[in-house]
Amino acid sequence: MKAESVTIRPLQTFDKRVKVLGSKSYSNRYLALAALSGEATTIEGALVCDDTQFLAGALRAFGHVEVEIDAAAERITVTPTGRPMTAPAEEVYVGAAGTPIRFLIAMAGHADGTTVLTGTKRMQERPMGSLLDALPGVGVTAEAVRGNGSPPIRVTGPSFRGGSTRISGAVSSQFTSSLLVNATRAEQDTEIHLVDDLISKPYVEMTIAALAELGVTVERDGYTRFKVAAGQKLRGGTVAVEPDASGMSYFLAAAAVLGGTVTVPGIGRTSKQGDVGLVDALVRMGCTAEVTDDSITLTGGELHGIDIDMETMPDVVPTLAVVAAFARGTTHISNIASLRIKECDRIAAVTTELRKMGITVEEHADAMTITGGTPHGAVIDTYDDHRIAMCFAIAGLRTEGVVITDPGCVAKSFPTFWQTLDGLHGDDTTSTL
Ligand SMILES: O=C(O)C1=C[C@@H](OP(=O)(O)O)[C@@H](O)[C@H](O)C1
Ligand SMILES: C=C(OP(=O)(O)O)C(=O)O
Repeated sequence: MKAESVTIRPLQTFDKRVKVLGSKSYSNRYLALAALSGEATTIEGALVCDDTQFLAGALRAFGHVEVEIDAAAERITVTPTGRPMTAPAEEVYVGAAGTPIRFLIAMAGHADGTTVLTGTKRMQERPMGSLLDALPGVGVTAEAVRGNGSPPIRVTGPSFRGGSTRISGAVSSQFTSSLLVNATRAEQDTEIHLVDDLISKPYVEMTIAALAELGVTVERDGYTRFKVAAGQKLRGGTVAVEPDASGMSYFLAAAAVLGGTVTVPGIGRTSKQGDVGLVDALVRMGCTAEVTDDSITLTGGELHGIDIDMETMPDVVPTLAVVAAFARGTTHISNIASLRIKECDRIAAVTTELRKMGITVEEHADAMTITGGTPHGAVIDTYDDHRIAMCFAIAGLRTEGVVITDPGCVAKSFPTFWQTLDGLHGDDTTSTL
């Protein structure tokens, strides 16, 4: 039976190494690229979670690849079947997996026939319009079945020939990443012109890095034009995924609010994941950090509020907001309009739940102002949003009586989260799975 809630056990402090599962963003990218390359590919350190499993299921449904998942070994293997890439007869359901559906909409333009992609109720509200508007430029016919810019989305292929297109980057970077990823299989050069400012830029850098790792170069003018020249061949082989910086954020926050120390191995200075930027934010709030080439150590300190633009790291905003609730003074988080269109409206959710804990929060259209204090226990609603569950669990390490409802929702990106959190208790120095 699924647990309806968990009560978080408070903890005095801790000093541990914590193993964080692989990056969701890199796992999604390598899975998609492996399916597009048609080359046998092994992804080591892969994140096996709801989102990557939905993506794997969709890729299998196209018939041209087999995807094997070994969760214990954190390995995903993609092998060509020799069959053509064909539109699945049945609707493809991808749950709440936002990045995967955005990659798959353009990818369906490479499959023969008509593909319909859909997901949860929330997914049926998430915007796809900027991608649908850009796809005709590269040859693809795609439309929202209900004409509202959201899933279900119907795509007819094979139609992704490449060419030149214009796209908005203002709502999500995933649309631009999707075109870049899928341009690797186009017959013609693909040129992507941004008509406005791109948000969440580090994710596009991760896309370009993943393409480069598999042998495809992207030409570019900053963030205004990207070009994938045709005739470059994606290679297969073995790729390695580093730990997930968004998943790491909860354990950094735990050290911050408890005055403890956490070391996360396998990720460091050279990471392109924008969410590593949380380390600097926490240092500005009073923590100390040591970042090496392949590890991040953070120690909590006397916390105080800061002013911070978090446009480049939207997924760790809820984490920072929870830390801010324990800091002296006010924290102003700006430039975060995209949080309203994630798994839930995260500005509204964080505001509501922090207020339940007795914290003063001002909610703005694209910002939040949090005045730190002494939060008290509360039953936290999680809105089917893994990040709301995980960040409020951290509040419960410091505050007695925090109850997290629907704890199973963490499976979207971090299925072992509760075991890893439990590992912070106890005397051993390593919190593993
Ligand atoms: O490309 C990616 O892997 C992601 C991009 C970000 O979305 P936006 O570009 O919509 O901000 C992020 O929130 C999401 O969790 C993962
Ligand atoms: C926003 C997220 O994911 P996605 O957009 O891929 O659903 C997330 O994991 O926080």
